[in-house]
Amino acid sequence: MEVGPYSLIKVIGEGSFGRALLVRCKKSQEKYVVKEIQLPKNQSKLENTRKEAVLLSRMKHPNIVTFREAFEADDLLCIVMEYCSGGDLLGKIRQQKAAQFCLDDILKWFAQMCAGAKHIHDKRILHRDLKSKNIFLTDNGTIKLGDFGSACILNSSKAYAHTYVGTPYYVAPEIWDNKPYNNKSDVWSLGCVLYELCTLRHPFQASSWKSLILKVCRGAYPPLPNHLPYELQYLLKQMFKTNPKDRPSLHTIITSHRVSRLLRSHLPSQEMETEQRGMRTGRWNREEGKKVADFLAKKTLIQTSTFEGMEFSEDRCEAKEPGHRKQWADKPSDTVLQVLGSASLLSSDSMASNTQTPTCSAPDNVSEDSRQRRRWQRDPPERLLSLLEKAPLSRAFSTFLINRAGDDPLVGPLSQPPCDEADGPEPEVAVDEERLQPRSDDEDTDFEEESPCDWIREAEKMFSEH
Ligand SMILES: Nc1ncnc2c1ncn2[C@@H]1O[C@H](COP(=O)(O)OP(=O)(O)OP(=O)(O)O)[C@@H](O)[C@H]1O
Repeated sequence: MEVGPYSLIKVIGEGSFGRALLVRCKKSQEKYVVKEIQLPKNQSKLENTRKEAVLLSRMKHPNIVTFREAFEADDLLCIVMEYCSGGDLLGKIRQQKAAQFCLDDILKWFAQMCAGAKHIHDKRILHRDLKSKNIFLTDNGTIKLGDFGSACILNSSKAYAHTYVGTPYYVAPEIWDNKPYNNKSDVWSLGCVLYELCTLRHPFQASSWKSLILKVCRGAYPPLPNHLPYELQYLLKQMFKTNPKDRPSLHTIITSHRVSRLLRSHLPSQEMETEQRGMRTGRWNREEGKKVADFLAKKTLIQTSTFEGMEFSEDRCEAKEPGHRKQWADKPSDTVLQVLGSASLLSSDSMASNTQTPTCSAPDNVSEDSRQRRRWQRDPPERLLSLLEKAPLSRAFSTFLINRAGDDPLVGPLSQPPCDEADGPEPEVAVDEERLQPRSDDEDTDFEEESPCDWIREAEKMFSEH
């Protein structure tokens, strides 16, 4: 069978977004993977989807699956990408049976996945489905992140009858809390993968939805075995902080975290340069500390809206208050001065050594947010549980979509029957190149998805319609 200028070798899988095909280029005889994504029927939304797909596909990094080309065949967008013959990390973990990975492999793989994910975050793009099944190995053992952007493509057009949720075993507590996805939610998911590499088990094992959600929302996981370095144990504790703001960013993990020292030799060269800059400030002497304090004294935190405008006018996606991104402005900050005044200037990651336990022990003046989470220590909301009861727990390792059309509202493959004729001109798409420009290294801020959807409300609506 022909797939554009490729011949089909086999269908290698069917994920939530469509089929993945292993193909061979007729000209070069090289193997590639083609991902089929259903295009929206609504013409006016088509352009958005193409734009988003091409934009996302153009990202280049040694630890991201390389994009080759995209073409359309009937109502399918076919994205042709590098074939990672080493398979995915989940397969690798399963092959191990009981034999643990050596520390060097764990650090090497983890460093590379952080580098790939940091590259995406630097461009203000969220992966939203990081899991060992979406992380691949090449034949020379290099890590490649795959499947990023599917969520953006899906959400880029309201013409799709789906709302994206994520893979339950890997989603961060804020997603269960129906809060917007943010860069630290990706950090949580990478924490799950790191834990899997260290123990060959998932950190949040459960026999019911309730137990899974409770464990995730408490950040309660069995400790790593003692033979692993303290830095990994410490890192995981931070990656599994229930409040996303307390989790380190990927930039911090790579440049100035206690674990950075262990990751250093495994990073691709471009990350090494950044990391070395970070390491130079890793241990401040008094003089450097004073310089930083003087610099920070001239700045203060202001909040700016990340929203340029809400695209979703239908009530299926509720417009929320604009997300906020923190930026430094030119005014003295009392908070910063106070923090610096009482901080030891020995280590730049001393701020991160928050020793709060993951279970909630909030003081009396806690915010509405954390009180909400405290209630979750006892029970996840009935509303959420009754929703999930309709899906078997065994599916919690798959990507969840809320599917408007199908009988099963929680998962629904988007794929269509195969199509033999796969020609057609390459779509001409104007790409917003500016969006791909990386931000500066020192802009280590949090950011959220731009059009958050109330997925719980969505699913409820669909159940009530069925
Ligand atoms: N670039 C690639 N190189 C090698 N194998 C790949 C590549 N991309 C995907 N695969 C494999 O193809 C199969 C299907 O992948 P796909 O991403 O479509 O869905 P999935 O990961 O199985 O499910 P989900 O939608 O829940 O993430 C998986 O076994 C995956 O390992």
